[in-house]
Amino acid sequence: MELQLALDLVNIPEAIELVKEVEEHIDIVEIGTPVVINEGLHAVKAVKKAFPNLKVLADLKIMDAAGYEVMKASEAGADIVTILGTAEDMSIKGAVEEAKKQGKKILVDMIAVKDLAGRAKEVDAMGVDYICVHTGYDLQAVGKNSFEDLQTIKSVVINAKTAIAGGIKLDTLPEVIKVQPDLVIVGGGITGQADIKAAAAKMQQMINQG
Ligand SMILES: O=C([C@H](O)CO)[C@H](O)[C@H](O)COP(=O)(O)O
Repeated sequence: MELQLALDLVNIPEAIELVKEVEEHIDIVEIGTPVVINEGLHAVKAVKKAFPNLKVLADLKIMDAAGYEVMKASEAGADIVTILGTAEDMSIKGAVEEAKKQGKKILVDMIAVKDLAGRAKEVDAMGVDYICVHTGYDLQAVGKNSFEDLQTIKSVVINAKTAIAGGIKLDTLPEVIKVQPDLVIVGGGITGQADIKAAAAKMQQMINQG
């Protein structure tokens, strides 16, 4: 199981400062969608340059023009790029094809997918690298989470790695670990804590104990 730190509400210098604090406790650093909107792919480039040993995920949540956007994110240094599960099959296949060409990985974000099991089987067959259940900020605000959804994809996904994101905190991490996803994505559960380093270290320890 790997731990990904999601950075959503920071600028580039703040992102670099944050990662410096927790570098040894995470496997992947995510440049979140709001950061890409504010800073562009420069944020991916800057973080990859500052932390060449960490994998960087560009959370582009691609919906169209997938091959082109995967190419641009790859050129900026992203190791993993996200596309939405609700995108057209042709877009997802285009993303996979370009990622393979660039030696990169594709994570499919299943946010807002209605037939989760059915779509997970379909995208799994398209050769994506990760399938991620995700409760976004707007549904977190009304008390939703993705713990059951994780069990759903774990029961149907054969080839891809499974991942979970959305509001995971120290107290809910054990519930996630029980289902054994390959990747746990945490934003506010680390960045919103008074002691960021301690939160990341504790999460890493819990994940390693599995
Ligand atoms: O993808 C995300 C969200 O849509 C905003 O871009 C977050 O990175 C993801 O939800 C993880 O962050 P937390 O929910 O704060 O753990």
